[in-house]
Amino acid sequence: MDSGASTLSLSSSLELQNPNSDPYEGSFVEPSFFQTQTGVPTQFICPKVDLVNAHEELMEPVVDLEGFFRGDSVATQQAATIIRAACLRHGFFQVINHGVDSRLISAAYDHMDHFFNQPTSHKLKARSLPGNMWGYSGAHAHRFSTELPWKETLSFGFHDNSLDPVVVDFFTSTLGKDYQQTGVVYQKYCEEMKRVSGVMMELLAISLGVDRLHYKKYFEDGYSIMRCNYYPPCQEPSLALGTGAHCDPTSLTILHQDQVGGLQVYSNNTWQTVRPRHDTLVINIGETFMALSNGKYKSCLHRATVNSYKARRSLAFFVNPREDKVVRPPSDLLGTQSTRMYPDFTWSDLLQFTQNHYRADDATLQNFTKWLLSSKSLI
Ligand SMILES: C=C1C[C@]23C[C@H]1CC[C@H]2[C@]1(C)CCC[C@@](C)(C(=O)O)[C@H]1[C@@H]3C(=O)O
Ligand SMILES: O=C(O)CCC(=O)C(=O)O
Ligand SMILES: [Fe+2]
Repeated sequence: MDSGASTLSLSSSLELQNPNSDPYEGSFVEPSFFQTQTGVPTQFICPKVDLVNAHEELMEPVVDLEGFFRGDSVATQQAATIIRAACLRHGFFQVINHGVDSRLISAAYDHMDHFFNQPTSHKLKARSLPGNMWGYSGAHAHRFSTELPWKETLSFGFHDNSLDPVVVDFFTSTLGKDYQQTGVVYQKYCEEMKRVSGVMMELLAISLGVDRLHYKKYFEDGYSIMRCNYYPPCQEPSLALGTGAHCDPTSLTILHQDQVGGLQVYSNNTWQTVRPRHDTLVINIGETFMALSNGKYKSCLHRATVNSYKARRSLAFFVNPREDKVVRPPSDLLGTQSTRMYPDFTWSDLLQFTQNHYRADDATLQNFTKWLLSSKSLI
């Protein structure tokens, strides 16, 4: 942790292990722990969690993309109108008829099951090393020491370049040639997510009344993050969370959840559950897009609960701009009203903040901008 830069007292500061040591050496949670435990160890307990009042189901129209793909301008405008209302309210909506082959989604889950059901020693071949977000993590125990998430994750990067199959390379280089097919499946899955993200960027631009291609072009050369989330059953699900309450620091998240259920969105001052639908992609606004919309669109506060009977899986694709691009709202959005809600920053700055100084929560952007301004004033 760069202590020189973290002069602020942050509400949710990172409790990092020594970044120079083996991330799993001496860490109190062995990833195999999920399969053997009968209770919830204190490191996982979320004391302030209110899981009781979260039975309400989020009711909202689902956005049908069929008309957009047909080039129907009325249907496209209707989709943009629904998206605008949802993003102003809570930064969350769902889409159907997105064109992603259901067999590809099933294959992504099958390969995920295969990996997470391997012995710990095998999964650790792909373990996430300090300062690097790619790889396998068991409860993020190598990074944090309290309110650990009841999950295992596998994360890797993606950029659009057919000459450079980064995802296939990630799998074969960390886990060996046996993972070639897994790499091919996830390479294709990420390409599809990138395609859907382009559609979303067009619809978001229309909904904000800016140049239709502005955001699509802005994100074209970005480096996205793909994460497979695996939530093992938990004997006391009221004590722990799969993923704690947070807003994604990234720009836009495209998530597919399996049929088990557990995703909740904070809306109308209450936690509301998002009923799983296998043909639906869940889209949420992240902190970086909130800044790109000059604070108009809300970044979505959400979390994932766990249950005692069945493992849950989700596939999250986080869209980002190229790391060095300046995050600034388009001029046609600012118009004559030039009051900026956030200072200029780069995705690289915000990513570094969440990886080295601050555990992403519901106030990441707010604390990041304070940190940015105070570190600039030190120069
Ligand atoms: C840039 C990122 C940080 C996190 C992974 C990506 C996008 C979402 C962030 C995260 C999921 C928000 C909740 C906390 C977190 C630690 C997690 O539970 O996984 C976050 C990710 C992270 O820092 O690894
Ligand atoms: O698993 C889910 O449904 C949500 C996961 C999530 O919020 C995340 O990975 O950022
Ligand atoms: Fe999230």
